[in-house]
Amino acid sequence: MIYTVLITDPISEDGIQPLQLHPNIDVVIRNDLTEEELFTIIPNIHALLVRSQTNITRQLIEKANNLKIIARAGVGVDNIDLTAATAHGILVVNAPHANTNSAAEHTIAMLFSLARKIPQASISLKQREWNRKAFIGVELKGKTLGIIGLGRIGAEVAFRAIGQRMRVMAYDPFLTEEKGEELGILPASLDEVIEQSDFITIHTPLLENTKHLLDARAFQKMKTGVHIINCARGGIIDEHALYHAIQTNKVAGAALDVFQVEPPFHSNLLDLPEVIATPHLGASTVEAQENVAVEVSHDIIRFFTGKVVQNPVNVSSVPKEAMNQVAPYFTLSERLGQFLIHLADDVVEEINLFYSGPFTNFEVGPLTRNTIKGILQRHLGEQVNHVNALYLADQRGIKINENKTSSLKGFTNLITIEMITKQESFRISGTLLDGLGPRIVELNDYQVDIFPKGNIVLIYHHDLPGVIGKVGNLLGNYQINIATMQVDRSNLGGEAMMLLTVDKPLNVECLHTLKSLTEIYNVKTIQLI
Ligand SMILES: NC(=O)c1ccc[n+]([C@@H]2O[C@H](COP(=O)([O-])OP(=O)(O)OC[C@H]3O[C@@H](n4cnc5c(N)ncnc54)[C@H](O)[C@@H]3O)[C@@H](O)[C@H]2O)c1
Ligand SMILES: O=C(O)CC[C@@H](O)C(=O)O
Repeated sequence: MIYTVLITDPISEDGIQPLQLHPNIDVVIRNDLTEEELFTIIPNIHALLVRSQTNITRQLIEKANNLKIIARAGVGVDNIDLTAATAHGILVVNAPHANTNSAAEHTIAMLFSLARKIPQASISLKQREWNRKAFIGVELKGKTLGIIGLGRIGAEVAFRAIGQRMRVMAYDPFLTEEKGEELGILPASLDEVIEQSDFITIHTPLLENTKHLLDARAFQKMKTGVHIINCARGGIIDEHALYHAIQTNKVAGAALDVFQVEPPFHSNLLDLPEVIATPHLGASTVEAQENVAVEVSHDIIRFFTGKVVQNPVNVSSVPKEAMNQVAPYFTLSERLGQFLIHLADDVVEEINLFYSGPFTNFEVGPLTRNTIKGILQRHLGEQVNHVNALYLADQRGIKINENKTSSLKGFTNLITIEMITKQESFRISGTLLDGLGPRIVELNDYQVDIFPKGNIVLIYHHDLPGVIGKVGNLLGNYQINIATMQVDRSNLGGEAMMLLTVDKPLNVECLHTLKSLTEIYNVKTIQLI
């Protein structure tokens, strides 16, 4: 059989040599395809190799009758509809490490360019101006660099900035004191990074919870004269808010490699002299392009020759014999993890999993991986899957202990997960109820019965008359319908917990008002998809 691999974005020719030399692979390079042409030829394609320009939508995937694998020559898979790919049984692979160095170097280039206004000075001189006063810069030495997202690229940037004798602080939900110490940086909260930095650089993925992470409110809190760098993803910064912050001299300069819409030809940020910009060049080096192309080419070959791929993004691997017994608990275990991570306000250090019931006669590892995936995905996004979840947790210093116990509490099978953070610990139990599906049955020693899906509001309050009515009225005022409500208390008049499922998420104002009620001392909102 000959497999056709279609390449739709500019890619290193040297990097795809392994594909071109393979006897069973036919490589078609078409960087010039219109969307219509791509839709016409996609039914005959077995593998698609892309960078970030090609949008692989659900509609395209639905037409791709023979497509078996999508390879992303780079890190971010946000141009690929992963859910649609998974639903159609199409494997997605990427090259998560191959362009780290180049992206970090580009960030450092941006840092220097901002500090010394090199692009602006260069443009001015080429216009035959000799204007030395206009381009007085600042030194990096002694300044604070705030890194938001200390993953692969963030850590490399930190390492280089320390070399420039900068003080480096970072916020990452998985950054421990020990890791900070090892890297020679200061772990901090998001607010501390925002408030104390002279330069702020972003290195998170674009996710639900990182969208507009730097918004008007964040800019307001920053030091006047701060510099901003984004070589991660457009959309993490609210571009309107950034424009305003530059216009009002809050932000002295911004270096942008990525934009909410690319190319950003309509963005007014490009009109500002304080903004320096590159057209998504973070990974555009000979080395990175060759590395990413080689890495994904080998994974395509591995896939078509029946070998295990190295960088899967959306696959799961479950031993056959465990499938029948444990597979029904997959969704439950992932949702328990998703639920728990919404409760954490600080760094997760340890996760203990307790399994009881007949399913413990089988391998429960797939359930553990699913739970960890649920926990990590909130901050790491779609890169986390069953295959790499434990590895990614281990990389972040999170200890994981799997236990089989006999504490069934009347259920057929029971999963209990304990998540320990630096300051607190949380515990959740879930089971499958005959005919009713997954249920959360215990939360931090409170007995509950909740279907783990949709919008959930967890309210910690004092056990006083009238609280339930106040909450109901308040949500009603915001047109939020309560689908279910459960209340439990530690003792009469003591601490109590209210768990609501609601038909739509609470907006910021509603949440704020809820938190300000005197009887309430904490509120968490949880969205389970
Ligand atoms: N400009 C380019 O050409 C280019 C090249 C490579 C990668 N990238 C992008 O750079 C980004 C980082 O890539 P990476 O390989 O370092 O990824 P990574 O997964 O190794 O690191 C991302 C880090 O962000 C952290 N994070 C998630 N949510 C956060 C939040 N709300 N606040 C703070 N930290 C949070 C995660 O815990 C993780 O440690 C990605 O968006 C990637 O797509 C851009
Ligand atoms: O393909 C590119 O050049 C972009 C790569 C980069 O954004 C990534 O996420 O790896």
